[in-house]
Amino acid sequence: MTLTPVPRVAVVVVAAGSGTRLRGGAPKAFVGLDARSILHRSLLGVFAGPSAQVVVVVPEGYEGDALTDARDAAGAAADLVTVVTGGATRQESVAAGISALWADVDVVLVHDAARALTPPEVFERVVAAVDAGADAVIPTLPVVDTIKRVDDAGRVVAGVDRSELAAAQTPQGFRRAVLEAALAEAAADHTDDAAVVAAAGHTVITVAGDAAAFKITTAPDLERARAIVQAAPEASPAPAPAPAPAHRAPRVGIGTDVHGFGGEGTLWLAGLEWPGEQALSGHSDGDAVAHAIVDALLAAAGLGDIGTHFGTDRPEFAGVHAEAFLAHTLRLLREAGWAVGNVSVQVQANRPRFAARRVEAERVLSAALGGAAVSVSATTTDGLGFTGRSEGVAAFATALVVPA
Ligand SMILES: Nc1ccn([C@@H]2O[C@H](COP(=O)(O)OP(=O)(O)OP(=O)(O)O)[C@@H](O)[C@H]2O)c(=O)n1
Ligand SMILES: C[C@](O)(CO)[C@H](O)COP(=O)(O)O
Repeated sequence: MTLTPVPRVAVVVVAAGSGTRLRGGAPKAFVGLDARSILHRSLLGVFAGPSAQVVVVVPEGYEGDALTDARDAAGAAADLVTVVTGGATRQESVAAGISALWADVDVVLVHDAARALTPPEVFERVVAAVDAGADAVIPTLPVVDTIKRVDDAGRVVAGVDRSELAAAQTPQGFRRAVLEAALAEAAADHTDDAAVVAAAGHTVITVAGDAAAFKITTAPDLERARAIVQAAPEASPAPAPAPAPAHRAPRVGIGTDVHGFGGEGTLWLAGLEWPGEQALSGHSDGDAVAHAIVDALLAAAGLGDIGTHFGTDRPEFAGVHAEAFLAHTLRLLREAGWAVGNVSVQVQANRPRFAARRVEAERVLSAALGGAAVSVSATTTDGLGFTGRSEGVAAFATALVVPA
């Protein structure tokens, strides 16, 4: 079996904006462009570029739609897609996307879904410039209009020398460590990522942008994009070829885990922190729900169990939370040619009470598994057994994996 090499480039596609200037009746990325959404079209361009992990950042409630679009656009590369929920500002959405990067990624491109017609060559130019040693690279176009500085009353105050100006586009590319550190220390909200790293003291260089990479911001922009797509559908980037027919059947797996109360700090369970609740003890954070899921997935894929890959002899997993466990498990599955179908997990515990946070837990666990469906249920045991005596928590998971 030929395995897709693990990419060292990631593209974070920010698509969580509301599109107030477009007024398209839906968040901008989910407005129709041709038969599909603006996001779908953007992702066709992304997948036609260099091989990369693709993290799609979307508004809360649109994760499922985004996953459908992304899987369709990705074709055979569907296992490279992760969908996460964005934030109130573009910068927060970028930070949410960065938090989902795989460990091997060292070059990060941040791309606006709204720049739906960006040619793959722009992605290639940006990656090449980062590979050549730049900390930060942005595509730009020269400013063609005469530019004036005006006051609040609309009076011209001064002319501006346009030869000093450039219009910034996306994808903007960075060494991962540079962008992560700059976002972590950012004191202000910026409209692009280059400004975030420049504020942290880094040099940003430019490569040639492309007129086709214009941002769909207003209704006339959308009309222009629709006209371009309609006039030249054959110019559409081709999606990756469909995967070869699978010769392996889907497989199910089962996993259980138990942790006793008595750990230090706050409780972590099902990928969530539970302030005020007693912590579970364990080598990591004692998250029995996440560990049961890991066991179920590894069993389904025939890859052993949690002890095979996350034993107590692995110091890097001491104290880490569900996302790290699940992301690493996803990698192991992917490298073995499997994708996650779905996961169902039941937690048995008197506390914490899951009802109010069940959906939140499902969302966090699903995001950590690249958007795969995760169902969480919770029950008590009528006072029987160790969970009934509130001595600890048990979790039982089943998982379906399918050939990637
Ligand atoms: N909280 C936000 C805001 C913006 N974006 C993304 O950032 C890109 C550029 O932003 P912009 O064009 O300003 O999009 P919107 O914020 O959606 O538009 P508007 O400012 O008109 O509301 C878009 O792809 C948008 O989806 C995002 O992911 N999260
Ligand atoms: C990132 C960007 O697309 C670069 O031109 C831009 O800054 C997005 O934000 P804006 O507020 O729509 O300019």
